[in-house]
Parts: sequence; structure tokens; C-alpha cells
Amino acid sequence: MTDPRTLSPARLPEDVDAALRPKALDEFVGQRAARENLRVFINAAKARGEALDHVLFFGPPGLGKTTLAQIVAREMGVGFRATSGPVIAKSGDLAALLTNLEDGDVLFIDEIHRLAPAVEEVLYPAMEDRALDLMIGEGPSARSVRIDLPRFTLVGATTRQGLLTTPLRDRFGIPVRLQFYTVDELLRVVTRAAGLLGLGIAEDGAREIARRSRGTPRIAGRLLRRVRDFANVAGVDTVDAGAADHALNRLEVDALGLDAMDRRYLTMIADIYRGGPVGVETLAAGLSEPRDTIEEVIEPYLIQIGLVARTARGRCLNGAAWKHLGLTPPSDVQEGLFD
Ligand SMILES: Nc1ncnc2c1ncn2[C@@H]1O[C@H](COP(=O)(O)OP(=O)(O)OP(=O)(O)O)[C@@H](O)[C@H]1O
Ligand SMILES: [Mg+2]
Repeated sequence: MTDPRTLSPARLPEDVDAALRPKALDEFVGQRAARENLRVFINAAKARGEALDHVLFFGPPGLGKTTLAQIVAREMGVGFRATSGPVIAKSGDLAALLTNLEDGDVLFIDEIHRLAPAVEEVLYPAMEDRALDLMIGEGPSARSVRIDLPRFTLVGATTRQGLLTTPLRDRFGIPVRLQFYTVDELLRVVTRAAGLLGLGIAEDGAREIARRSRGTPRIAGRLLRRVRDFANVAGVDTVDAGAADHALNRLEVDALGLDAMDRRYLTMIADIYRGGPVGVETLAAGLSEPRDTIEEVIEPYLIQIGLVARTARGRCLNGAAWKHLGLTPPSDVQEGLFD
């Protein structure tokens, strides 16, 4: 997904994330339930000398799916191979990947909802029976041979769990949903990252960045880097709330952490559709953004903080959104809001 916003939770082409990635489960902030469960499953698998069951991480971009996949391999003490759904064009490519795994390896498939159906079918026996069914020859003499695979753990990641086929979803023994982070959790993410970047930051400065990071560690990391730029240029050596606020305002990140794109989305529903309901396709056309970007990147957080509701008839603004925009809902809508 390409997304030009600096503040987008989507990945940028260059992997600026790598330096800040936690390397162990203990360093990983937040997602407590997921972390504790993973710890149990990893310890149990290790004690039995088995490969970990297949794991699926799902949730909005930038919450730590790739990071956790790498941590799983590291904690298991096994190798890590990474690929992504759209990159595996043919079933033969996946077969080659699978047969080259070492015993116990983690095979990470990012964007697993984008696997081609023919490729996905190769995964079923691989995940279930650790075997590969290959067709040899053509026509009447064709026969299928079964090749045993090394023990391995498939770790899948997706922002769109709903797009996974049922047979694929059912083959993951450990499905893990990642949640948006709380401000206190992001405060720890920011403080840790500042330490790694060698930036002095006061607690109120870190909290200001945490509050405005849309519940997303990737955004927290990115905002922190930009705040550091402003601080460096201004000759500030410890970032406090004032310095953070100044930088974030310059970046057009508002008090709720919404950026210009989020506000364009909200304003469109307010001004043109009188608060909705309006269909996502209509919004996509109006904003000139792909529908996927709207559903995967923009909406999850706006829904989470209660500004927008997704209804059967389309998207609607809640009272809080009108308030945040500083607008008054049309009077008939206003009555409806407080029913
Ligand atoms: N719990 C965490 N603690 C500290 N940093 C984190 C945490 N989770 C994620 N990060 C940081 O956030 C950035 C993005 O994380 P990651 O790449 O794992 O997200 P993702 O869920 O895979 O996103 P995408 O859906 O775009 O692939 C990384 O720089 C990582 O270091
Ligand atoms: Mg990722």
C-alpha cells in the first residue's frame, strides 16, 4: 500500500522501523494478553521439543505484527524466513520456499490475505500434515507424489482478517488480534525509542507524543523522529510538552492525533453528506483514495475513538466528531444524535 502521509500507520518504502523494533518478548510493550499467551505457547512448545503451532497476527497497520513474528522466531531459537502474499506468484514458488526451510524455522507470510488461491491450496497440506502434494507428469500418466516437509511454524500477518478464506483461517492454531495501544503504553514506546535515538525527552513531552499517535507505535516512532528534527534545529536538548506540541502542530497533527487526511475524511462526511450515512465507495471517490486505504488505514482509529460509526447503510459521524471539527450538525441530525 502506498500512502504519502508522514503520519500514516502504513509502511514507508524505506524501513525506518527496523532500528526501533523490540527484539524480545520482554521488550515488547503492551498487548499484554497476546504477549502472555504467546509466552506460554512458546515455552510449552520448547519444553516438548516441538515447533510452535501456526500463528496468525491480525489488526490495523503499525501495531507490531511483523515485530512479533520476528520475536516468535527469536524466542523459539529458530530461523526466520519472510515473504509476503502478493510476492508468491506461483504454487511452485511457495513449494520452493517450504522445501528450503530448516527444521523448526518460522516462515513469515505478510499480507497473507493476498495469496493467490492456487498458492493457498499448497499451504493447506503443508500446514496440516507438513507435506507437499506435487503433480508429476500430465494427462493419464499424471500422478501425485507427497513430499514430507521439515517441521516449521507458519506465521501469517494481515490487516484484513475478514478477507482470509475459512480453510486458511482454521489452520492457524494461535490467532492473535492486536489492539490499539493506550496512551500509557505508547508513553513507554516513545521513552524507549527516545533512548535508542539518543534524544532527551521529559515525561510530559513523551506523553504529548503518545497522546497524538493514534494508538499506533509506528506513528509514535515516526512522530518522535520529526519532533527530534524540530528540537535539533531549535537547539533544544530535552523535549518537553511545549516543544512536542510545537512540532506536532507544525506537522498538522491535532489534539486527537488526527492529521489532514483524517480531517478531510470527517469534513467530507459532515459538509457534503450532512453527517452520513454515506457509503465507503462514495467517500473513496470523493477523497481520491483507494477504498482499502480508507478501510484499513483511516477508519479503524476513527471508529475506535468513537468519531465515526460503521452502519449497514454507510458511515455516520458521531456527536464527538462534529464537536472535534468545531461544527454544528444540521438541526434534524442534531435531534437524531441525542435520541
Ligand atoms: N509493542 C511495541 N513496542 C515498541 N515498539 C513497537 C511495538 N510494536 C510495534 N513497534 C514499532 O512500531 C513499528 C511498526 O511495527 P510493525 O512493523 O511490527 O507493525 P505491523 O503491524 O507489522 O505493520 P504492517 O501492518 O504495516 O505490516 C516498528 O518500528 C516497531 O519497532
Ligand atoms: Mg508488518
